[in-house]
Amino acid sequence: MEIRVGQGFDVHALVADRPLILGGVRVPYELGLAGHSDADVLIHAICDALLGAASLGDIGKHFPDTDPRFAGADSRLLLRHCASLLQQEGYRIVNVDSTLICQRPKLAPHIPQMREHLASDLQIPLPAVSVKATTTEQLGFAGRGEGIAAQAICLIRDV
Ligand SMILES: Nc1ccn([C@@H]2O[C@H](COP(=O)(O)O)[C@@H](O)[C@H]2O)c(=O)n1
Ligand SMILES: C[C@@]1(CO)OP(=O)(O)OP(=O)(O)OC[C@H]1O
Repeated sequence: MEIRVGQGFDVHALVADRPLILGGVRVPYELGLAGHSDADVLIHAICDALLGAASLGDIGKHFPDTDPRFAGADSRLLLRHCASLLQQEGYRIVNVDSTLICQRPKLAPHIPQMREHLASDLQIPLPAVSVKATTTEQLGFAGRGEGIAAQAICLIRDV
């Protein structure tokens, strides 16, 4: 049996007049994340972890931010595509763990729904998907509320 790990990291800036979408959940907040797609920083980090685990490159390779097809794209579609690429390569996803690095807003109430979305898109059981949140104690860009970062790690194995 072959098992492989992958890790992903992403950052998007918080700006006015954009929705805040994390893990496919629209989180009520006065600012949202800037990006070519819906800027779902959590899903982008998970996509990179999955692609990295299978040595398939990164999210920018598969979904270039110069491609108008991805303008405003629902990142859940990108995540499902990454999961299907791994399946085609003969891998199955064992588990995903992730952390949102975000000073505001409070994300804990929204994490159960994020996990539901991710488990559904990855077609893995809910207990195999973990989402956590942390502030940076007001330090750095995240602490100043200028942006949100996410990191993710996954384990995959051959079918
Ligand atoms: N945006 C956030 C950040 C954190 N949480 C939750 O609060 C707990 C404490 O965070 P610290 O950064 O002070 O360690 C953390 O464990 C999260 O459960 C949150 O909901 N939203
Ligand atoms: C998702 C893509 C594609 O629309 O755009 P963004 O939403 O800007 O996200 P990013 O994490 O900067 O990079 C991946 C991009 O190719």
